[in-house]
Amino acid sequence: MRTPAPETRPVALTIAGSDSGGGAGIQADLATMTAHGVFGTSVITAVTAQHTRGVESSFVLPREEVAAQLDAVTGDFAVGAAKTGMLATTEIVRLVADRAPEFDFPLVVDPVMVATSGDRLLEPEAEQAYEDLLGEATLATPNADEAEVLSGVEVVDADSAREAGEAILETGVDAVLVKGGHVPGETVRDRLVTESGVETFEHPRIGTQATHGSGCTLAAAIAARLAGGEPLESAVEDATDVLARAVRYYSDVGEGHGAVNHAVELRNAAAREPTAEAVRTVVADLVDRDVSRLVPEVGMNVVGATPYAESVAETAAVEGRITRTLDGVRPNRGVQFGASTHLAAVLLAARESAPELRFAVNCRLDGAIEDALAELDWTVAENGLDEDVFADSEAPPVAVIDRADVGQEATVKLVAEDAETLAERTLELCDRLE
Ligand SMILES: Cc1ncc(COP(=O)(O)O)c(N)n1
Repeated sequence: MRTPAPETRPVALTIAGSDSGGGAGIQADLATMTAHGVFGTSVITAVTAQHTRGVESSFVLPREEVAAQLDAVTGDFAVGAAKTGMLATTEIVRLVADRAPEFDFPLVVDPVMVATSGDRLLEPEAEQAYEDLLGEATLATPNADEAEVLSGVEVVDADSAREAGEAILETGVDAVLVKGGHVPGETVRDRLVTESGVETFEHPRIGTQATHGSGCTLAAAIAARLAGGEPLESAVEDATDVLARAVRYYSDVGEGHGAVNHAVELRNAAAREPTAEAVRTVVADLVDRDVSRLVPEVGMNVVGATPYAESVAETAAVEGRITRTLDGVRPNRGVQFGASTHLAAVLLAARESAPELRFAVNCRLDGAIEDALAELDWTVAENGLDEDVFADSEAPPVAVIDRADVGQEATVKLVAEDAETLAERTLELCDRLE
């Protein structure tokens, strides 16, 4: 017999409805908890027949069955934090409110009332019952509409969000995160209101309607982080960052708008090593072929972004760049994340409009190279001439010329969706020069 090697992880609990479509509810919560490295447990309040287009029907479980699940979980597991989602009825809101004083762990209340699709998930009478539950909670996470129902303050901007948050604090909840997703504007501002003040977390709005499951995922991410021992403010801030990425790289499933990507951080972490390895392969190809002719005075680099990269720290490149030697070219050190700043910034900027681009290399620019570029059947753009050369993401350019300022070296950057294509194109350009 082999010796088992068990691991102990923090335990989180979700008290919510089942979404057969997998984007929201219990399914979103458990996926998010798993992606955060915590063990997820659940108390199901209602079973919805749901997909990416809306809710077909909903069956609320008997109060006793909800209570039995709650007893089963809290009576056995060392729950580190819990969150509530769809509570469906006054009866269930009251049940959780009655049990909450016994909870020796933080409780996040997402006061789910209406789904993104417009379908009601809470009987209207139950809105009042939320007051008692909030009084027992650590954090409430209402969107603008829910904050208005709970506070009577219409949330239309950052000031009214703070006002609504302050009014909700009067229920006795420790903190209120008034979410900004439903407030129009290019920047989404989530405001965390506590007795000691207001903190604002900002993210650029993403041009998608695939936000199904966003509220569930955010509250579950906060609960998972609290279960892991993270303090409230940083748990909230980090969870809003996770959600921004989960929305940008949403799961394109179903015939509706899709759902948020619950596992995006996990996938991003898993993509790091293959990305670094792909950069190493390109570098090896460039060394084998001896691309000296293409190496700029400042040195050459090859950069690879994970499919979800948003920062330089999520791009891999050669530390110390690739430089010419007497008999060829050589990478100065190994491939590391965060090793490129300039080329990584160019790639990240391109990814704003063309997120499918993942690899780039910078090459020398001189007359012969420009002639070779013209001979190749590539779309070549010039930085500084067009507004955003990547804005037409139907056909993003293959090469971008940077004429550079006085005292700086002009270069051409090649970009590609995958490492093989980048290597092929770089070698093709090199071949043309002979
Ligand atoms: C079971 C269940 N719980 C919560 C939501 C809200 O999620 P969303 O507003 O993103 O549709 C939902 N649609 N279904």
